[in-house]
Amino acid sequence: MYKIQTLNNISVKGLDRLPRDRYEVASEIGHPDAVLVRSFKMHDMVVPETVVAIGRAGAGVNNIPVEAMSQRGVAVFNAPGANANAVKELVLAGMFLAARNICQAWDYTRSLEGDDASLNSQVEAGKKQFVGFELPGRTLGVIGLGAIGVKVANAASALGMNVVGFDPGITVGRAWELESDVRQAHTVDEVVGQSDFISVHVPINDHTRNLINGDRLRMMPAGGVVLNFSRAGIIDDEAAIAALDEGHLSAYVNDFPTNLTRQHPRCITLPHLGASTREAEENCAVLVADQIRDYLENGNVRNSVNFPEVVMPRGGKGDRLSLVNSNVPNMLGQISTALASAGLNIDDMYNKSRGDLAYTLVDVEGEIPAGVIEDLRGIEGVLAVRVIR
Ligand SMILES: NC(=O)c1ccc[n+]([C@@H]2O[C@H](COP(=O)([O-])OP(=O)(O)OC[C@H]3O[C@@H](n4cnc5c(N)ncnc54)[C@H](O)[C@@H]3O)[C@@H](O)[C@H]2O)c1
Ligand SMILES: O=C(O)[C@H](O)COP(=O)(O)O
Repeated sequence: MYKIQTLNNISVKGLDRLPRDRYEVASEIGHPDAVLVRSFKMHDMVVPETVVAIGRAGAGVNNIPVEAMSQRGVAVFNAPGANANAVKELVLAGMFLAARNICQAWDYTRSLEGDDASLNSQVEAGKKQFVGFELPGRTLGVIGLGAIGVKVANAASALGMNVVGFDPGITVGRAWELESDVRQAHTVDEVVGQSDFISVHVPINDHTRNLINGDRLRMMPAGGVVLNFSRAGIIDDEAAIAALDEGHLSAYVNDFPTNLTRQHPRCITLPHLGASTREAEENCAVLVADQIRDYLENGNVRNSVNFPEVVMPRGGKGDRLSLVNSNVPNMLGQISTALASAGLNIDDMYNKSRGDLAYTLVDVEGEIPAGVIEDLRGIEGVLAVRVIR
């Protein structure tokens, strides 16, 4: 029986991928083999020693101590692209809310008092405060052209906007998905200098913290709108509020409210709603549950953020060895020597590295004795060993 600990609510559709006769799933469970999580901050918890895999039912993994898990040989998976459409739709909604002053106008309507005739005259007198502008012909700058950024760029292009994108690490696949009229920028400054709207779609890390700061906000044309549906800290909140107060920015839309932003009249903050649709929650949970199951039952690695992609079909009738080690010379030699010393013949083998880590699957003829597993664990540089029967 595999044991799975859930640290957030995970869609039932995803949990249904883990058959009850082989998986026990609970928020509190002793000796879990794997963890399923959404935004729960795992940095503050002690991850049980029994955990071999963590599945993030979403995109961002900044709530997971990925580096520490790598050093323990724990695989971390996410669900790339599975919530991208949900975020794209909310970004589009944010652009419309800002361009048409919808939040302020709605507040105004709700504040009115009187009978319907009086309301009508207040509506007609008051609406001029909320005159907005239209999107065609305006320029959107998209920073980060991954699963979400590409969808946002293409949707804006379909609305008649000029779109300029920046992503020095764009993959060939994402570049193929982009509409041909999305222009490429070579620097962030080039994007902000020409964009009426800026939307960031990058992970939070040391390169992206305060990516949009006061200097860059000042480079934007006056009346600009900035949107942050990625992570708190990518846009400097204080600088954005200052730019709103100076009248240089017209709106700041973001998914990560703080006490500084949430009451500001030109700041539209939402409670981290980007991925909160039924569809996205199901897509993420299903994808990540399938990946965790394949890792536990077959050792296969798909969509990991710290392990190399390793998928080896199950053909052999004997044990499968799953081994995580530091990416240093002579590991494979030592692994095969340990197996050969027990007279085990290797049926199939797959070894791949990623950065400082390497991952190996070995199918052997017969059963791997407990002593050999201990020998393998004793090899310097071996981080984790599992036998899958
Ligand atoms: N608000 C929400 O609910 C919500 C939902 C999903 C994702 N997110 C956030 O959005 C982020 C992006 O998600 P995604 O699915 O598009 O991820 P992704 O990995 O598909 O795309 C990220 C892109 O950013 C690019 N990038 C990285 N650093 C960059 C930099 N300094 N400048 C320009 N580009 C850079 C990468 O090359 C990559 O193409 C996630 O990391 C997460 O933090 C938020
Ligand atoms: O990175 C993500 O996928 C989002 O921030 C979604 O977070 P959530 O799963 O807590 O909604």
